[in-house]
Amino acid sequence: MTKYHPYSKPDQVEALKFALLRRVAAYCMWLHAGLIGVFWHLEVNILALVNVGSVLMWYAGIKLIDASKPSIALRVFCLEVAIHATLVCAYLGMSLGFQYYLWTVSCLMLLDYQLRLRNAVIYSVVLITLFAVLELLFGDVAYQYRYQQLIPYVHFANVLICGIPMIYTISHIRKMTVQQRDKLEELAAHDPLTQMFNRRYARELITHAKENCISTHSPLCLVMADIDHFKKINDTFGHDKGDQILKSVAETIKAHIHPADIAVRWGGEEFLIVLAPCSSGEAMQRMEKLRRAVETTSFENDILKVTMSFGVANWDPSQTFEVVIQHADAALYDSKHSGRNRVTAAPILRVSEGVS
Ligand SMILES: Nc1nc2c(ncn2[C@@H]2O[C@H](COP(=O)(O)OP(=O)(O)OP(=O)(O)O)[C@@H](O)[C@H]2O)c(=O)[nH]1
Repeated sequence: MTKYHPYSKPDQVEALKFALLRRVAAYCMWLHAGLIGVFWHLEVNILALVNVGSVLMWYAGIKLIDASKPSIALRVFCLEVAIHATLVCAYLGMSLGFQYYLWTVSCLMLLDYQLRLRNAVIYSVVLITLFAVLELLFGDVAYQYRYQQLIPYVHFANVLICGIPMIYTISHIRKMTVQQRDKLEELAAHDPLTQMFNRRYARELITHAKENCISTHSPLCLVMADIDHFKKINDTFGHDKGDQILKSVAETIKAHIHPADIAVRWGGEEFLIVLAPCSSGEAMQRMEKLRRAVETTSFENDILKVTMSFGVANWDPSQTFEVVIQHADAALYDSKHSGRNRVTAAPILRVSEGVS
């Protein structure tokens, strides 16, 4: 069951998870190989034989992971743990703590995203139920072999060996999940070309900026800015150069705004800038400075000159966002029709004429 295109790369968290699983499986295989000798020495030959089977199952699981079948491998490991825990508890009792491995694999089952959640939960519940059943069935079985004095230490070691892989795996998955969440948030909020906020995400920020300015009785201004004759730039220098210019202009805008301001790629070569808090007079001055910075940026060894037109509107708290955008758009339209490369204020404000 894949949500992705067949050619898409495997999910990063999945890849990491199965690399970890392979490493843990290799440790387990060697651990069981060691247990063959231990049980042989204790003269519990049946368990020595069981461990030969365990080694084969862990080896088969590793091969399944290598063959890109990690989900089946995980099920083989769970089966091995269930059989091993049951037989060890039946022959040696519960005091050694081999039953705790059921907890570890029941948690790992939940991390197999290729299993439907319902099935993963069922497998996990079965494993935990087996743990409870072992307690009921073999709670009274006493360990009767050599080295009885070592029982508390074996128990102690088993608790650690069961717990540490859980902590290790879950902490890694958590780290990867947080990284992926941050990346997704970044992608959802930004325009990929300019890394400015995109239109959808900016609406939320702008609403908060307006609320903040209302509560602090601060002025708020909204600016529509558009690159002049951008079609001609694309037609003359190519679309890739056009993209580079868009990026460069976006960087210039970002360098001219304050941390609380909001810069948005509003459309193709159109930008929205919310200056909050900012009076209309200050907004005019700051946009004039930005206009000059864009105009003086050098492109293609000065063969290419890029300019921008601006429309500045003061946002009266009684106005909706749509209304103030219309005012800024109308001012931008005036800038374009007065010769471009200038900053124009929406009605009530004065016009700052730039050098055309
Ligand atoms: N390179 C590039 N071009 C884009 C992008 N988005 C929109 N455009 C182009 O931007 C141009 C906008 O052209 P117009 O709306 O006619 O505006 P203009 O040529 O800038 O003219 P004025 O705004 O009147 O000065 C179109 O040719 C679009 O194809 C983009 O992401 N990259």
